[in-house]
Amino acid sequence: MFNCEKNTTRPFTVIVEGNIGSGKTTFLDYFNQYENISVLAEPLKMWRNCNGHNLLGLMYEDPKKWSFTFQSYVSLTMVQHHCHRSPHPIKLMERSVYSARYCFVEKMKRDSILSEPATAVIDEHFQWLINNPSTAVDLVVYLRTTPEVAYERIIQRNRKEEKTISFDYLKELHDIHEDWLFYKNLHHCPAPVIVLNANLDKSSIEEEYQKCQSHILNAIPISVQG
Ligand SMILES: Nc1ncnc2c1ncn2[C@@H]1O[C@H](COP(=O)(O)OP(=O)(O)O)[C@@H](O)[C@H]1O
Ligand SMILES: Nc1nc2c(ncn2[C@H]2C[C@H](O)[C@@H](COP(=O)(O)O)O2)c(=O)[nH]1
Repeated sequence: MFNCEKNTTRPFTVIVEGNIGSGKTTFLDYFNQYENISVLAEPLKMWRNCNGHNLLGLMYEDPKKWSFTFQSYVSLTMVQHHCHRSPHPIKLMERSVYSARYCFVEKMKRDSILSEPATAVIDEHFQWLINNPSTAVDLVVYLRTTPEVAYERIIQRNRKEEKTISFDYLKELHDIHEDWLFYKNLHHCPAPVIVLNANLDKSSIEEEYQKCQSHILNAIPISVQG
């Protein structure tokens, strides 16, 4: 049985989910101030430089050709975060193996970007992963925005790879996040969900972050069955 947990306890694990540009990295930066929390931001640097290849850029340039390659690497890097042996009692992760499959692969399937054999491989891999204790999570924080707000922030952030992201793409990704984490009528939720209004601008968003602060800061490590 694959299990990267060696200790009798594991950190209380929180995954931070939300559309592209919803403010996940900014949310994690806010909680980075607390010493008892391990914060694992999305491994964007790895996605932009896998042995010299910018897989994120390739995926956006030619989704049909590179989505499976990119998704395979996203999965590896996310499992590494799920397995990260945190020295702290609480672990905050930006995204997870769950949103990779339930949101992005879901979108690729709807757009017929992935072939059926590729989808079959991704699904078998994903089912194997979520049946292992290493991918257990204890809380989901959903940063809920409108697609318009997320789109505006992506434009402001101005990442070179993301210049091809259309509003329609973002709108459908928004709807998928909503069905998964708000209406809960799409895929399994791996843990209880706290929804935050991430439309708020930076002058008032910290007050919104504080709505989940006690759930996170007062959490205790989870005992792991031997
Ligand atoms: N509450 C907010 N109000 C205004 N701009 C924000 C807010 N949160 C994040 N941003 C900005 O929006 C962009 C996307 O934020 P980021 O945290 O990178 O989102 P994500 O990690 O979800 O893609 C960044 O330029 C960031 O500075
Ligand atoms: N095709 C996929 N793209 C993904 C996945 N996870 C993240 N991403 C993209 C979306 C953004 O362009 C970038 C960083 O995400 P942010 O939401 O932090 O801006 O990476 C995925 O699983 N598949």
